[in-house]
Amino acid sequence: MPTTLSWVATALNPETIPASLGFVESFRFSDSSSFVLGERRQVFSHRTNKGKSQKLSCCSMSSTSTPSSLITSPTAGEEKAAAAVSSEQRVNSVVLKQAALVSERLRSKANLEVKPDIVLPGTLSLLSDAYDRCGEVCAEYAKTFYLGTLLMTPERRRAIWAIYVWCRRTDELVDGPNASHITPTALDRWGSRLEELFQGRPFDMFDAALSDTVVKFPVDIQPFKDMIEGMRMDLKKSRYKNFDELYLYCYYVAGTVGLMSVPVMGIAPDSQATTESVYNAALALGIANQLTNILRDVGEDARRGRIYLPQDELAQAGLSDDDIFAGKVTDRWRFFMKNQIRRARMFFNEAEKGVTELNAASRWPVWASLLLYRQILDEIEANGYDNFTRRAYVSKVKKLASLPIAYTKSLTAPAPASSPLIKARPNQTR
Ligand SMILES: CC(C)=CCC/C(C)=C/CC/C(C)=C/CC/C(C)=C/[C@@H]1[C@@H](COP(=O)(O)OP(=O)(O)O)[C@]1(C)CC/C=C(\C)CC/C=C(\C)CCC=C(C)C
Repeated sequence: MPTTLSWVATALNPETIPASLGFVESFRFSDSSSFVLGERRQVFSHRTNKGKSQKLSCCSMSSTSTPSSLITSPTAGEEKAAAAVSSEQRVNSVVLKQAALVSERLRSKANLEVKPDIVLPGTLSLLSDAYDRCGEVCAEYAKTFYLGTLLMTPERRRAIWAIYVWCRRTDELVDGPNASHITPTALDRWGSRLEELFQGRPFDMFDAALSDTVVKFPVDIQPFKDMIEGMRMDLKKSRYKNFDELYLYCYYVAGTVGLMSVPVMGIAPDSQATTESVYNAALALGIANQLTNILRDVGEDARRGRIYLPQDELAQAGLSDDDIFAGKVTDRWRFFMKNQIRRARMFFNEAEKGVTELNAASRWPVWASLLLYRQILDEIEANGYDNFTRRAYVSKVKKLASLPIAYTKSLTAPAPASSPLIKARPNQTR
């Protein structure tokens, strides 16, 4: 086990966790079957002729889906209230909160430039060591991404590393070597530890780096809490009734990453897009990545008894859990997969619109990650939709070939004022 990995594993040992879319375009697939994905809604906030912001959102949700409460042990009253709210509406409230936090910081400070380190004897070097360790973990687990971060300013790069490490550790709780020992109580402790670090009381050096990051950048705690909620969901749920449920799960475990990262990566000063629309694009990239992950890992997940596919859509395609466990590529499966891939691509397309609005130095790694991840969908197709026995992967050659393409795309500056992403206050400083 690599050094950093064992460090993370030790830190994650349960014993050591301290008392551990408004156009709505309804569409039906042209196929004769009644496979209906439902509404297509787009993420971006457009200004109408009257200059009023109109919310367009993007997530295909089954028209037959019944939003349900996925909150831990809800009371009957909470359950009733939650049932009236779709996953997308819930997630949108987090986006609005994060965008409001950025605006609030803008009002209280002239801009979002990085605050100086608090100079206490020994603190700077400890902090610097803590960030370096985060960089090492990042370099070890996500080499290409790590290289991309090297293009960012040192402050932003360090902060992204700190967020990466926290996300990785959180994911390891349910996916790592100690996963079988992880209980909801351990997740509660991880959550308390998160609250502590947001209040300036980190538990270890990785937490210290994140604690410093959240002081320096307008990062809200909610996406972090929500990621823990996603892990909690993973512990107790192995089926998703419909896309609404799956969307919430994808938000929890991956959309949150987008919301955590944008305050650090920053929005280009000359961007005309609304803060909210950029956050929605970030959210879309996280959802797209996770949907892709799910489609790639169908066989692997089934072998663990897990099916992260909308049950109602499977049924509409004439498929059952048994078909997934049997792992046979049939016409029904190919049909089902084509539509799932189409939806994932819609989220990638929505995400694309926001990448250009990011700070110049942050665009390259984001374009790279978008292009690389999206190619997994192409590989699933190239494998004849056999994601039961074959793991779609992007070859090194294709990965390398994507980097200059990502770089060229990253040179495109934010769209001028005529863009559909016009922001409410064009002179806003970021
Ligand atoms: C620049 C950039 C890409 C920044 C993100 C950095 C960051 C903090 C990454 C954390 C990733 C992480 C460890 C998440 C934990 C949960 C998890 C495992 C999610 C899955 C990722 C893939 O992980 P994994 O390494 O297991 O994959 P492989 O199996 O090895 O293929 C996810 C599928 C989701 C990751 C989600 C993102 C990277 C969100 C990306 C969105 C942005 C960076 C916002 C971009 C902004 C705009 C405006 C589009």
